[in-house]
Amino acid sequence: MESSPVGIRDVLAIPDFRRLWTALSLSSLGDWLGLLAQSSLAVSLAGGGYASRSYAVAGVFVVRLIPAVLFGPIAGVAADRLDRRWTMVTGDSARCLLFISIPLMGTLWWLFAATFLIEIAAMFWIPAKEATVPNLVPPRLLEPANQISLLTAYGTAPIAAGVFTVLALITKALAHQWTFFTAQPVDLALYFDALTFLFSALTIARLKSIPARSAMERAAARRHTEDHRSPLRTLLEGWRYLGIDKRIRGVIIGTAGAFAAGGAVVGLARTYVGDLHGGQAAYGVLFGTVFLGLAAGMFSGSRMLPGMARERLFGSVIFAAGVVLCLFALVPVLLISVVCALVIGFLGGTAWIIGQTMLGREVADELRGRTFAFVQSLIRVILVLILAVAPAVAGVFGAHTLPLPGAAVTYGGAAITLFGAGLLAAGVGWVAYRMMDDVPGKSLRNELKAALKRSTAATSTRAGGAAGPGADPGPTTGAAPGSMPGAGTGTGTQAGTGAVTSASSTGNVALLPGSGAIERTAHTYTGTFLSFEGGDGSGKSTQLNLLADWLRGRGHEVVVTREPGGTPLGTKLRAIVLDAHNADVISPRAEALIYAADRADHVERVIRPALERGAVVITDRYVDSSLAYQGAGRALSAREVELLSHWATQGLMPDVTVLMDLDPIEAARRRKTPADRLELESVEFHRRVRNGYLELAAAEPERFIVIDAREPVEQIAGRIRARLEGRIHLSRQQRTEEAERREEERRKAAEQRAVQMAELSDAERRRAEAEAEQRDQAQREQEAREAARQEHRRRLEEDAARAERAARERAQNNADLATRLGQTERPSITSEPTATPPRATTPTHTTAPPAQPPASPNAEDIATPSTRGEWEVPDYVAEPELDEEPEQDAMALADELFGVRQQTRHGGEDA
Ligand SMILES: Nc1ncnc2c1ncn2[C@@H]1O[C@H](COP(=O)(O)OP(=O)(O)OP(=O)(O)O)[C@@H](O)[C@H]1O
Ligand SMILES: Cc1cn([C@H]2C[C@H](O)[C@@H](COP(=O)(O)O)O2)c(=O)[nH]c1=O
Repeated sequence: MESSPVGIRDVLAIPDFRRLWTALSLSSLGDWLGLLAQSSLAVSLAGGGYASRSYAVAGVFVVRLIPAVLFGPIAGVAADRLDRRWTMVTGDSARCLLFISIPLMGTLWWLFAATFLIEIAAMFWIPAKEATVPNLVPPRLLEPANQISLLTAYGTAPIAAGVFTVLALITKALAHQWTFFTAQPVDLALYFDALTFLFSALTIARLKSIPARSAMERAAARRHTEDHRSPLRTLLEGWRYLGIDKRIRGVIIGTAGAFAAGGAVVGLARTYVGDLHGGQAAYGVLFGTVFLGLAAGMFSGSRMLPGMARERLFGSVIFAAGVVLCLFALVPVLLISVVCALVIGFLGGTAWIIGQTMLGREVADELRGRTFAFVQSLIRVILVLILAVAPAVAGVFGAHTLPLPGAAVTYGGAAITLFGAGLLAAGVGWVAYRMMDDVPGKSLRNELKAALKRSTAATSTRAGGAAGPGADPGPTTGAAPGSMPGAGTGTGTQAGTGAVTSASSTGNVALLPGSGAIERTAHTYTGTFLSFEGGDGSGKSTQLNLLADWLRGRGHEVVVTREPGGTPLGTKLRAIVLDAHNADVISPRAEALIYAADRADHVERVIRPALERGAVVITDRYVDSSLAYQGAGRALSAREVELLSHWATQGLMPDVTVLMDLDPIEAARRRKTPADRLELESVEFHRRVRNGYLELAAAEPERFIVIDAREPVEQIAGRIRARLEGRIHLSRQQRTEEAERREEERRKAAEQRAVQMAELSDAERRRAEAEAEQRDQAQREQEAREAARQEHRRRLEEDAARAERAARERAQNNADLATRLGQTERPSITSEPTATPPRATTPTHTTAPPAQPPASPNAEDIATPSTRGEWEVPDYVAEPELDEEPEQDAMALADELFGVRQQTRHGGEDA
């Protein structure tokens, strides 16, 4: 699929699509303009008191929504069986005539009746348009075609608001000359609206390439539309799926609340503007501003505060929108209302995108469609209810005057109801926040501060360009005990840092407190690396095994392993380190080294080979255990612990880490075996460990999936599966099965077609055969392209993995050779552990600068952080030489080492 700007340009280059798009733009513009004009006219026609005006506006909205709720499926069925071009032309023509009729009739009841009929016409028009797009564009351009359609459908709202405002101003100017315009303030807008539909109808009428529907298509459409359910039924069925997951409930409740508040704003905005003595133009501006904010929120809101957990951001954003809505209602100044409307729109758009993304990401494939359908139905029903109720509430409240010191402020019923809607949104935001809070132990304020700090730092890093010497974070004050690397919170662990960021799932660099970059190796393997983390007894092994079974069932080679104890050496080390009799025998630093030794062996013998084979490796504990237990628990320097692990693993980090979060007391209750040396530690120790984990997770939300481990086993398993969707590479077997499945589907479709063909006339059959052949051909081409892309990617990954293996061997040879040559120069083992390691020149490699020759690669040296950059990630990663044998380099290497010795001598540090 091409969804880039290039894709959009390509799709607009298709003349027929361009025409359809023009028609869509005009129709959408007419739709939005109609909404504004109808609601404004309702106020003028209602006359009378406050309540009747409010009701008139709400009536317009309810009448607009009712056709979709009641007759959606019927219209869908009918639209599917009719000729699409003429359906659209008729729909647009009908809307044109109906809009003209509204000012001509000039009564409220006809306004409602016409609005109702206009909506019914729209319900025929929309499915016909959607079904037409694939007839006009090739499959590869369908996605950009849909994108641009969506953009047009919503993007015309602010334009409509602008047009409405201009027309209102023109009407006002003309009213000085002609009394007609004084009496009919929105007639101009309604006539203009009618024109947009007329032009749309004429454009579509000329679109001869929209095919008339074949008998077979009509039969297929009949079958398809028989499956349609009414929104009400979908809504009732949806309740069953709500039990799935607390966080999904959080998203749905948040969305419902946000729409309820939004519905109140839409339903009362016209009355509210009137209360503030604003006219049509002010209403247009307010309406357009909300949509501008909405579009901005949808576009860029989700990129706000990148380090903050989306689950927390969702509820917080709705809460904030509620607070701003209260402000909107409380300050009766139009200018402030417009600013508030912009902010509310922005926050609403942000919440909408986060919620939709979470539903897409978290709900398992088999439930996703129903969940989305449920949300859509829920939104419609809520909007109808709120639009019906809000004006009544406003009417009941009526206007009240608040005696404030200095001046009395009068609030209309609309303002009071909007204030209530703000409170509702804030309350719902709070509930959603609580339901979705993955990291309950961590304060929101700290997370917000850290996220703000991170995004500011990221901005300043971007502004400063590539990190040069000037951008170096500078000397560190040292990490506070227990503070997590990169977590960015706590007691000033980042003092002096200018660029603190967390590693992203694709990025390879994690910046540590007050340090330079710790390099992570590039993904040079084809497998997927997952780790499970959490306190003792939090349910890691249970979940890890369930996940492994599920992945195996999907054709993956899965390697389940653990730390400590994933290798023969590890088993021995595990026995020592966990032996309860050794309680006072092992000092914290020795403990850290034992775990690091176990990890080095584990990575070398088990994890890397499996990843290079393409397996999914799931390890029960990894580096984060050391950071949480030895770093936060034992209060060793988090940075030193990370460097140690980094050295042991050569920077290999998991693609995804599942953190099972559970209160240590609850975890201890679950224990069925005698406590080991670590489990015997105090509750305070285990609390520090838990907080340490949560800090790590907050610092790297892309890598971590935090799970509330209090929930039932099966529920957790489902959630983990849903959240891992799309993050595990396809196995070779899966690729083959996928191809076989597609072939089988094609075969079945061909059989089905043959049966249907037998029922058709000769001419219809020929046409249907030609259409089917075209479709098959397009699909085959698409699949072949996709397969070629995947194969290409796989080869690249395999090449890179091979290059890394060869280079590692070469590095080993370097080390052996250096030892044989008697190179004895060593850096001091006691070098400052928090000194800034060399900064990576690219995320994937570190090249030793000539001015800093490699020190002797002796085991003890390598343990020294300051030499890490020179020896640990050799220059092979920079320029992989795929087929070169390590032996071929021996002579060159000897020269190089000799050269190195020369340089060292010149540097005055001869051995
Ligand atoms: N969601 C759950 N609800 C209740 N009990 C659970 C749940 N998950 C696991 N358990 C039980 O809790 C105990 C510990 O589970 P498990 O061994 O999976 O945890 P663990 O994190 O791997 O422990 P350890 O760190 O000690 O290896 C087991 O008895 C298991 O049956
Ligand atoms: C890898 C690792 C582990 N630990 C601790 C954490 C646990 O208390 C035990 C391992 O026991 P489990 O039953 O396998 O969970 O070791 C640690 O302190 N540091 C580490 O790096």
